[in-house]
Amino acid sequence: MSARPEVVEVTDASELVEAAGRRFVETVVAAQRERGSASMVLTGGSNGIALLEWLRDNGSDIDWRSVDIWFGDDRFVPEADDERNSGQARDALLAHVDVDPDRVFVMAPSDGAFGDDIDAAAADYARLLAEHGDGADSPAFDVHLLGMGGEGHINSLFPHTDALAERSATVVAVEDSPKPPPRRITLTVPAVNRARQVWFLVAGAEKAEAVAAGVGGGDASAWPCASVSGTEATVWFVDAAASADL
Ligand SMILES: O=C1O[C@H](COP(=O)(O)O)[C@@H](O)[C@H](O)[C@H]1O
Repeated sequence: MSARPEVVEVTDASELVEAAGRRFVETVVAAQRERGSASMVLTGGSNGIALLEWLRDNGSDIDWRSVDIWFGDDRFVPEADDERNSGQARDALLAHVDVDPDRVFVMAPSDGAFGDDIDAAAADYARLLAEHGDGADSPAFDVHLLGMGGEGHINSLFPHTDALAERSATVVAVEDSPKPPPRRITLTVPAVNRARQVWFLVAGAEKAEAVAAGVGGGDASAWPCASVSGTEATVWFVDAAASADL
């Protein structure tokens, strides 16, 4: 676990996206220089997708062919549903840069290879993570991006749920997400905590209490954001409104 989280405080959501975007490019370029490739976990949500749009226009220093793209969670709905995080990521970035399709790891939709069997779809993503884990059950991602809800949820890990409490599986199915749509697949706390760096992208006054709990190490079963950290760094990109309680 990394020590104290770093807090990058900016004025508003657009500055937040730019600050995280610049750091994203630097981190991928450095990883590619050191290890030949980079491994990034994308997130959905307003800032997560805005960051991808920023990278579409400003990410030309990245060798996109040498990036593994993972997803922290996705909605178990049909492939064409607008709610899919992976579909939003494709439209915002992945369809516009030279990624290797074999290195983009998407969670199965409800009309995909496993049909409506959400447990089989979650198990398949766990298998993929383990295949790329270099002997561990998931990769040591360079960066795991996270959005966050006002109640502190990250990925599809909500307060006081079995998915949040999971400490063995790297991926689980969620059947009753309090935020719609109810059926989701998500990386768990141990999988997130394999990341070298965990970055939170959070804007808005309604998230200030959760930011304070996450940065200050609040009760992890009540505040999912407080249960994860990077092995090398944990970075909170927050706007002025979200950081008001720090
Ligand atoms: O449900 C989800 O929400 C979070 C945060 O979304 P935001 O729009 O409030 O930033 C997101 O990070 C997560 O991936 C998603 O499935």
